Amino acid sequence: MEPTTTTFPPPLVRLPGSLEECRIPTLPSAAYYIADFISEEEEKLILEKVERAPKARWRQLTHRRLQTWPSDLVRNTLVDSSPLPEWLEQPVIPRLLSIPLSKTDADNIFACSPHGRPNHVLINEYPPNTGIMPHKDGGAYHPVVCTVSLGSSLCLNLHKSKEDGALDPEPVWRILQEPRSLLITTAELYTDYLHGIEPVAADVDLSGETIANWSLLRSPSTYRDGHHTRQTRTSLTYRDVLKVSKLGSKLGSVFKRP
Ligand SMILES: O=C(O)CCC(=O)C(=O)O
Ligand SMILES: [Fe+2]
Repeated sequence: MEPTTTTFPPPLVRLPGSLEECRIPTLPSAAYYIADFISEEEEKLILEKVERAPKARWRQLTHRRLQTWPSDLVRNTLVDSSPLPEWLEQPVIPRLLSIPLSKTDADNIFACSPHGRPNHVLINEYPPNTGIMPHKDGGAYHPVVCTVSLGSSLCLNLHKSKEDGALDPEPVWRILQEPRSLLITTAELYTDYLHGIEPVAADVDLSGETIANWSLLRSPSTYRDGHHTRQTRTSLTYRDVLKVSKLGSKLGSVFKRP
């Protein structure tokens, strides 16, 4: 008889039974990291949609460009209450809402947010050597931030404000976000800390001692030598905007991008 060889395909999507299983252990309350949140095929499809969006959808900043869906915020208000396009809805949102908080709490992470789900997506594109200054996301959103990373890994840095309110330039923690991963930050991490991305060509000094989510990475062996050269990384940031214009899609159409 022929010997049978069994080959296992790499896992496509691996969701935890609950968020507490993927809580980043050393961080204050609370951040969660899911390495295999979307598949390579889903990643490819989303990146194609991002790339093919009409030119007017892109806002070009000095080093980075971004898209907002369904629209920009005007005075902290979402001016267009149209639904998100299908490619931002599926598969991310149902998957996100399907994960219970813990073994004993069946609520999902948006159970207490005003709309019970994210209603806004910001897409940021970071070629190598680009980043985002340390900042807080402010009062426009419910304090739950869900970031899907596509295309390349990079480090998100968390900073404390000093006593006098000035930024401490040395990050207190670093989170490595692999492509296809989901990072959720909430609560104290949202309100009390700043987050930013250094504008560098490579992330260095990567190890179990320096990276808060090292134990949750898909492939820590990729970073064995402590060095990762960046390629373009695109992020999708899902949030619930607290205020939505009552005029909904009517006013929205004035501000709406194509
Ligand atoms: O791209 C990221 O991961 C962070 C983006 C961000 O912090 C923001 O747009 O407020
Ligand atoms: Fe931010």
